[in-house]
Amino acid sequence: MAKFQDIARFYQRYWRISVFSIAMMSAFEIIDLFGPYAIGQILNVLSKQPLDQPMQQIITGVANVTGQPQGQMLSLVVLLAMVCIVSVGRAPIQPWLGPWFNWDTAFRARRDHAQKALEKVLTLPLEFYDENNPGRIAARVAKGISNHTWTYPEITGQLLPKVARIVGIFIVIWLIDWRIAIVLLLSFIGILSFSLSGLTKLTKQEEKLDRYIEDTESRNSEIITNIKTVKAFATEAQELTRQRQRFEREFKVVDYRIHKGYVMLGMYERTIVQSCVFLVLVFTLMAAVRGEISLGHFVTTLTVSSMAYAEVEPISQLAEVFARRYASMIRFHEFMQLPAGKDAGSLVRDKDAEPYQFTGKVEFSHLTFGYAPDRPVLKDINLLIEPYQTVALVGRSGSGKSTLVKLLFRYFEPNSGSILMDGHDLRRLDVSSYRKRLAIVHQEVDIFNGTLLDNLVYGNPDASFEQVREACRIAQADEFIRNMPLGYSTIVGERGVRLSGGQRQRVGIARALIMEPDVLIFDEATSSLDYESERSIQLAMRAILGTRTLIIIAHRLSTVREADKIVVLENGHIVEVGNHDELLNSEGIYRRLHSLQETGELLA
Ligand SMILES: Nc1ncnc2c1ncn2[C@@H]1O[C@H](COP(=O)(O)OP(=O)(O)OP(=O)(O)O)[C@@H](O)[C@H]1O
Repeated sequence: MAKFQDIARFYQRYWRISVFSIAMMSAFEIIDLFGPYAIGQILNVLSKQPLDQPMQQIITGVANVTGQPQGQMLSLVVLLAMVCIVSVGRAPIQPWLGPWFNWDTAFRARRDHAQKALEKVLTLPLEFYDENNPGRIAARVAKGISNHTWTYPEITGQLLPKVARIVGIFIVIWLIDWRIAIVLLLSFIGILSFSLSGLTKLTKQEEKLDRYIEDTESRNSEIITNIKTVKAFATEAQELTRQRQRFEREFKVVDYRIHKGYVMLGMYERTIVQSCVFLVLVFTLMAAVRGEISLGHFVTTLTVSSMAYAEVEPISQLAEVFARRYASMIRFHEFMQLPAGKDAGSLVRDKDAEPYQFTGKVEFSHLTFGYAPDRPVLKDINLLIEPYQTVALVGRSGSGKSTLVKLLFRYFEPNSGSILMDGHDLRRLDVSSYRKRLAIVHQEVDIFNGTLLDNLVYGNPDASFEQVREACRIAQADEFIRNMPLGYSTIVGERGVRLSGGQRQRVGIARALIMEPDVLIFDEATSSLDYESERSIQLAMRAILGTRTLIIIAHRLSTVREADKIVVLENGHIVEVGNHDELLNSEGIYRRLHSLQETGELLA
């Protein structure tokens, strides 16, 4: 559970510079008070009342040094000179000691935490991405980081220095008349505790609003991602109605609860502040009438106390903005505190580490696994895959074929049993170096925005162009790539040429081959392709047979005839193992599936 301290820790690395800039800004806020003080003293000079002792001593010192006679003129000149130094003199320095450091720190913290957030994204377990959609995650990270960035300069450059100014004012008034200072102190304690309790209640509403907004934005992002389905099913009106209800729900919370709450809070604050200003006027006037304070002190007290009360509104506005952002900042920290997945790869490339090299012998030994421990998806799997063998995994949808491959990639850990690569338990291998020896061609091949070449060498940037060409030739991709407008330099993906399903698949195969993996896995998806593309991909696969260990998740049995071993999964169990001919002769599930596909009937 994230806490307020986590927000402060966001800037921890820069605490020295923070303390320095806060101290400087606070000092400038306090120095500002010299203005009204000097005006009070000037009034005393003009009305021939005595000056405060320290002021008088300074003027006497100046008179002694310059040899000028002490009098009204010299006093006024000294006071004006002091006002000039603290107002004009500090003007060119202040922006460099305050605003520069405030924003510089905010930007540095933003850079650091954007990197940390990406590290988190890269190391969270795969389950997290099954449960949370990209829009929700991206919105949470972006909003959290930007709110931290805007908040820092407001707190260090405005809120804290303003509080320091109020403390300074309190001391000045205390020196003039302690009773008026007590009135000021009590009124401030009252106003601040009232505001704080109001803001705490509103923060709860802000949290609720933040959750609502996350839900809405997450659905918006789903609509954008799945826009083809939305249009095809003609559900635009339905989506709009659903989102409209959410917008209405957000509006009710933000307008009737939050906004109204802030306005009410502001109303009470303003009324209390004005009553206090009036009270201080009455007290100060009474003290002046009774002759307890000079005319100059009367003016100084009134001016600085008004300055103090004038800070209440900006301070509460800053607190309000902070409260509005608080929920999203806390949610960002909750995200950052999620535990990294056990499957997380290394984020630093160890150039000196000896890369792994396997023969490609894979052994599943008494492997049991379930996404929920009490519902096993794979049960007591025992399977030996020899180096360079081609093994096809077949079985009904949901029988556990993809799960077996996910375990081979170590995205999940087995509940019991183990997976051995060349006799090494996967759990004892470095996950990143191990995965570099595997490659997979998914049903949906992801294409990144960039050139075809960038996409092809994604897993092995050191590959030579000749290697790339060779892989593309095997994957039947070289020809269509060379026919593209700029060949291998054609931009594809988000802002480039779109690839057809078959072309993507072939790029995916070439990309996997360029990795020179010891084990290559096809999550075969030729069923969605036209005959010609399917044929090219089958040719590509045939060219790879026997060059390395090959595991094919087969949806169409026509592609697995040539496999050395066909493994039939049913409800998480291995029910048959053999080659095509053996399994056809054995009256089992494979034979049934095969004859259903041969006759074109649907699977039961
Ligand atoms: N991330 C997940 N969380 C929970 N259950 C899951 C998850 N992924 C898959 N399952 C469940 O595990 C079982 C096996 O799924 P798996 O994807 O391995 O089957 P499959 O044989 O590859 O199916 P298909 O041929 O349709 O791709 C299914 O019952 C599925 O609902």
